[in-house]
Amino acid sequence: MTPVPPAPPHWTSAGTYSDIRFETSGDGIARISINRPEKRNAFRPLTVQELCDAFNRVRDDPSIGVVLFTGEGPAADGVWAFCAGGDQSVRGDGGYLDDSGLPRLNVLDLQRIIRSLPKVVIALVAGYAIGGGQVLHLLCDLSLAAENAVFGQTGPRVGSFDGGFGAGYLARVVGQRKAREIWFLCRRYDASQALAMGLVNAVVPLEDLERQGVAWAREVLQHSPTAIRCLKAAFNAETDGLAGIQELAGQATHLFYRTSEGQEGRNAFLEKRDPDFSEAPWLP
Ligand SMILES: CC(C)(COP(=O)(O)OP(=O)(O)OC[C@H]1O[C@@H](n2cnc3c(N)ncnc32)[C@H](O)[C@@H]1OP(=O)(O)O)[C@@H](O)C(=O)NCCC(=O)NCCSC(=O)c1cc(O)c2ccccc2c1O
Repeated sequence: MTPVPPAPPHWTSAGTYSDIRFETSGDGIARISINRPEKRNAFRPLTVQELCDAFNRVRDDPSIGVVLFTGEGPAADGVWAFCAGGDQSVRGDGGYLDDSGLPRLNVLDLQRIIRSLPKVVIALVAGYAIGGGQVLHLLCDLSLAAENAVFGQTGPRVGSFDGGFGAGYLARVVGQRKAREIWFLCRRYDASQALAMGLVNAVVPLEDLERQGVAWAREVLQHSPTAIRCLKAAFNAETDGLAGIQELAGQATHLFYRTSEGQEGRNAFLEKRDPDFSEAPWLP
């Protein structure tokens, strides 16, 4: 286990939102949290819209390399939650209703944003990670669970299911047998069970959760940003079909643009001459 750093980080607010908090540490870490503890941090369309905005801002900030994704808590009754999934009180007949009454499943957009973010996302799970909340935790690159964490699916009980990452990627992580058990039986799993099935990376005392997250983030931040972003794309490419290959290929193009060979093609076009690639070797 990573030693607990002596001092907690000083978080600075990085934006004003209704349903979430977005903060930065000043040394490469962002903290994004769902702030609806009275609803066990269930998400409504506005929550998801705000999360997408914060994650997109992280994407565009070259000073940030790691995101800690968590839920605010505890609620007034002392109960913790990472996220209890979609807010059933705004679920209409065709999706979760936004303020204008439009039915949405915009958490699927958020899933893709987290998945393709070229930075490391670490879930910090205290309390419940249920339904769509369990899927959000699954989509993070790393997951640390507090000892009070509880994971599970409820879709078949509440008339829903996530047949995308929620089923297919879950099976990649915990295996087909366990994934089918999780979805078909709708049981709950504690932190030690989650660790045993490979759903989380480590279990820590609740009071240490954030500081451990920061410690893990700082370890990541010591390493090469380019190697990390290419590795994340490579892991995704193995599971995400053409969308995953597109991400990995995008990283290759990004690197190619930084070579004199790539720049010669651009320069020749702009200078209205034939390109000269004679300096570029045909390497083995
Ligand atoms: C999470 C719980 C197990 C916690 O139980 P506990 O007993 O501690 O607390 P309460 O049940 O009393 O809840 C306290 C308070 O919070 C409200 N609340 C909790 N969860 C939700 C929720 N999901 N939506 C709305 N409100 C919620 C609860 O009503 C209480 O408020 P009061 O005012 O009544 O006091 C337990 O709460 C629980 O089981 N919650 C429901 C979990 C669930 O079924 N989630 C939805 C699964 S479906 C889903 O998430 C989903 C979303 C998507 O966007 C998808 C998109 C695409 C495909 C699939 C999707 C999908 O499946």
